[in-house]
Amino acid sequence: MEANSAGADVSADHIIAELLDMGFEFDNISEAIGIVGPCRADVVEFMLNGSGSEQRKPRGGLQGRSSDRSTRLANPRGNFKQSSITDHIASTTSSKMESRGGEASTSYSCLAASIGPPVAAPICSKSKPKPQTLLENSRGEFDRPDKISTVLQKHFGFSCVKGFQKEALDAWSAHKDCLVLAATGSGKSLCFQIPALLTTKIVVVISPLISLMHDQCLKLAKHGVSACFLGSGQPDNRVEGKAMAGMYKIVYVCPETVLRLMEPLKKLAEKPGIALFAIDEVHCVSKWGHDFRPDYRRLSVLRENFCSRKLKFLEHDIPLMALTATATFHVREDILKSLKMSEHTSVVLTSFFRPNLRFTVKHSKTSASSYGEDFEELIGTYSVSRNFSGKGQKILHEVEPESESSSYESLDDSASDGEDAVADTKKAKVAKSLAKESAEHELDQYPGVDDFDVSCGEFLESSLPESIAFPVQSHETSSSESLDQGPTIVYVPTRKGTVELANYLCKSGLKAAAYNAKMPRSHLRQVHEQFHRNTLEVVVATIAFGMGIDKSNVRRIIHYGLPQSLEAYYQEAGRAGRDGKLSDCTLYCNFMRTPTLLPNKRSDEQTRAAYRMLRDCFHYALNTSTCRAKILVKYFGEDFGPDGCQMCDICINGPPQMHDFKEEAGMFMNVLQAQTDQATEGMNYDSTDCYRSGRRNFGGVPDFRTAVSYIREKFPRFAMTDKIWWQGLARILEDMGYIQEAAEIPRVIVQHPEPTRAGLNLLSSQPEEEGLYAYPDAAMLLAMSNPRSASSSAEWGRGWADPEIRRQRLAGKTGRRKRKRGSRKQPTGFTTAKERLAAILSKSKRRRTSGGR
Ligand SMILES: Nc1ncnc2c1ncn2[C@@H]1O[C@H](COP(=O)(O)OP(=O)(O)OP(=O)(O)O)[C@@H](O)[C@H]1O
Ligand SMILES: [Mg+2]
Repeated sequence: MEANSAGADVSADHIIAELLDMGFEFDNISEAIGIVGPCRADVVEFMLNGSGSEQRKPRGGLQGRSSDRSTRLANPRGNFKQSSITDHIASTTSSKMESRGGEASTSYSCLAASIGPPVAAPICSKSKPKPQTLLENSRGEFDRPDKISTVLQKHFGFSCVKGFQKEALDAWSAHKDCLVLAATGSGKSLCFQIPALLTTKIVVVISPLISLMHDQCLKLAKHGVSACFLGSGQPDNRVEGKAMAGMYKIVYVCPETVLRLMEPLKKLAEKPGIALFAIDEVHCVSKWGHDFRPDYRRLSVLRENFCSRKLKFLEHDIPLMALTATATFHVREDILKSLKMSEHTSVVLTSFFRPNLRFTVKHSKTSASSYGEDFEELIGTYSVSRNFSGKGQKILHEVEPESESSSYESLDDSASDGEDAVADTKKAKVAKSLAKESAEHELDQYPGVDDFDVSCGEFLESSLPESIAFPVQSHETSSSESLDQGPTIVYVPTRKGTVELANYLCKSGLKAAAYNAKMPRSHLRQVHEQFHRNTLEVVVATIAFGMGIDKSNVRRIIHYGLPQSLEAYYQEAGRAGRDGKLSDCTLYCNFMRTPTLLPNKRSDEQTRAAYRMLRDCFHYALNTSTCRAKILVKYFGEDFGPDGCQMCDICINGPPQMHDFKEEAGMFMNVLQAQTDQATEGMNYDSTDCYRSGRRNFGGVPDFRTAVSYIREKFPRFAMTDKIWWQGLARILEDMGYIQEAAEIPRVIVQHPEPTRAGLNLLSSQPEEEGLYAYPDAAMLLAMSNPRSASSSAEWGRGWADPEIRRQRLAGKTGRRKRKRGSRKQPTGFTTAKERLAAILSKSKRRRTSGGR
């Protein structure tokens, strides 16, 4: 698309707007248009030189001018929709002031920075034969630092850039690669959006999720910046061509697509030029991060290809800017290496601390049976705030997720409701899914880039109304009615969970909606849009509704179930309080249940890393003594200092009483040591199943279960001490360096603990020597308050006497054990809960008599 045709096609309004932005007077522009017509180049020529271009042509060609670099840059976009003039007039005052007094005609960079779309104004071609962008002019500093403020003020309404944003911009202007590590909500996007407004070149942003790209494009459109996204989620196949012709200032693209578009991008790099490749959410590069995406790793082609060594027309390598809020030190190193970033890469590192987030962890079964207790407060909060009438809300999800047949939970839900017919149908479905014995398709572990489609593919500056015309359900409140309280996002691990909980909340009178990657796209769009318009109180989502979501007033993030890593947790918690106001991040976790790794293809090394991340997250939840914020930022390598945040549950409630664990620790480690040495004399448990299986499987390697069973059997005072308690002790001893995991792949809970040298020294120390003081963790405290908890096989059997436990188990909310049982149930032909109960009871009885546990 060439300049003249564009110039002839665009509206006079737009030309007026642009030129006003540049600082020309309205009267002069109108007069020039009246004389030379609505062609920007000619209008400018006329105003500067008092005449129109002699070479002015009707639409269709710039060929005659193609050798002139400045005119080649004149309008690389061709014809595109333009914004309303009033938007521009309203926002031009400051730039007008600056450009007056001749600056407009002498400073190309100033002009380039002033205009909205990626147009290299040809007006300076006479005064400056070689047009220069800010980037080209810079020597590590901007020629016009105030230009950034102007652009910032004009497009985003902010008065100044933050320190880290300036550092990133400095690196970019010095043509350097840059890794930006800054907290969620700190404003990383501006680091790569501003360059698009300071130069005539295009910024290409690589982003992992369509929903995220979509969100950012919409925002940019509202801020008067043209942007588009490319990828399989892009419904309009013309957008890609237009983007590669330089018609959008910012091009968002998913990694798969960027790899496909290498050749067009090289052309784009030549004309009109690529200012920057930004790789957002760059932790996705790392195998050791929480959200590894293999295609991100292949983005090293950007550094390899877009350098002056390969592309002779480039004066400098095109800078890479990689950004994330959640990268540990290990992940950072992996990013730099995997992307082959320059050895002179600037690392811009700011604090990960979010001072307005209040972290809390609570124990919960995190099942339907605990909704009532856990969400009472939330329901109350919204009900009070809008004078709750007691009426239930219409449920916002019309379609069940596609994966409902995969859930074993649905069987027991319906059974407990007594709806036999429905139950039978569901049982049949469940039987099928149980045979697979996998919840994989229930989980939004790695939402693909296609998780979210949008109907609107291109985003032109200010061309969209405030709210986008997505279908709106009749029951919703008007968009002007904002919530008294900001919205809440509840993260649940399974898709089914999103629907169940959203249902529950709707029935309780809240405006809630479920969101997961398997729901119809129209629904997802609607939820997204209503969430942004404050017409939803609660979104119950899987991780599909996570990274990058930027809504300022989210007041609560609730995790209903343990995330897979602290990175994921902090990333999702980071959706809260982006306006800087106090916000709550509450994690509900079942302390009594060992969290499991979601199924995925992993190498041994990745499995090891995944378990480590899950374990760190579980330890965070069980922590009773260290400020939550401190743990979180320390996880990312930041020293928090001696004081806590003074807001989290730990800072507020204080730690529990310390306990001297020396005796228990000594006993435990002695048994472990005896196992290690295979010194079984005197231990007298050769005949037990568990010991035999331990020896068979681990050949003398200590086994946690066996050791605990032995202690409980041999020492009456520990007979009722729950296995959960001993796991807590093992955690303490591991943390202190007295035991270590002997298994090749350590799990979340220590399985084969062996004493370390320090542990052996402890064993040989005298009893009267200093005690082993530590804080019991949350699981230990719970186990102490409830010594009969259902945590061992024997207790599992006993647990059936408890009506609440029985109800839950029959309702199918008992997790791993239930799942396994269910999967074996099919061939045995049990059809009723009673039969299953009988089988379980007789099995646990057999176990008790044979295993002595
Ligand atoms: N200089 C600034 N002054 C004031 N507000 C700013 C500034 N820069 C960015 N913001 C605001 O901060 C909010 C968060 O920005 P952004 O979405 O870029 O965060 P982020 O760092 O990318 O977070 P995440 O890691 O969660 O994606 C935005 O609403 C943005 O308008
Ligand atoms: Mg972001």
